[in-house]
Amino acid sequence: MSEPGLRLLRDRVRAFPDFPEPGVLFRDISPLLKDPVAFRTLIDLLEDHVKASFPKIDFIVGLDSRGFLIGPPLAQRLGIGFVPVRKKGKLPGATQSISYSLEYGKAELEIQSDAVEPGQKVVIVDDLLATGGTMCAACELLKRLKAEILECLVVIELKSLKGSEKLNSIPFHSLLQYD
Ligand SMILES: O=P(O)(O)OC[C@H]1O[C@H](OP(=O)(O)OP(=O)(O)O)[C@H](O)[C@@H]1O
Ligand SMILES: Nc1ncnc2[nH]cnc12
Repeated sequence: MSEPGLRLLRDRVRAFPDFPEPGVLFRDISPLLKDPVAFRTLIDLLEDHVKASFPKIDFIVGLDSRGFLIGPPLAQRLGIGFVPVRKKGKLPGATQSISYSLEYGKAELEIQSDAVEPGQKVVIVDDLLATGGTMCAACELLKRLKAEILECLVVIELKSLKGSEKLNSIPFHSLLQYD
């Protein structure tokens, strides 16, 4: 993987102490999204990783809402579709839903029941893995639809929160790691 590319991405992530609540060091990707070279580099690196790892993927699944900034451009590069997993009450029709906890609160995620057919292969994408609560909940939704989860893929992993351990045997990959 391209070290200068990863360095550029790291340079474009800011840290804000005590946001959105005391004790949380918030990793903000806004400068990365604002810089077209860095944003393109991000999608290049994700594309390279996914193409090298998986010969066939049916869908990129993205998590509400920052996963929606990264998943669709990646899906377009790969020439495949994008499936949203949304916060509660946003998706019409039959849905599967699940409650979960994240680093700073609780929420509920939903997927449309017909979003993925049994056996279809998906990669789940988000900006960041902290406690892993959000990603774990998304995996549970995809498992209920009998999708094959090839990998959970994030830009940033907060290692000290050990979120990847929650994913058990599901493959996981992050581009940038922070303590
Ligand atoms: O690993 P966890 O502890 O579950 O935390 C990670 C999640 O937290 C953030 O989302 P948030 O719910 O803040 O929503 P947003 O993307 O709409 O800001 C982030 O984008 C991840 O989805
Ligand atoms: N520390 C953090 N920074 C940014 N997004 C997050 N989501 C959960 N924890 C986070």
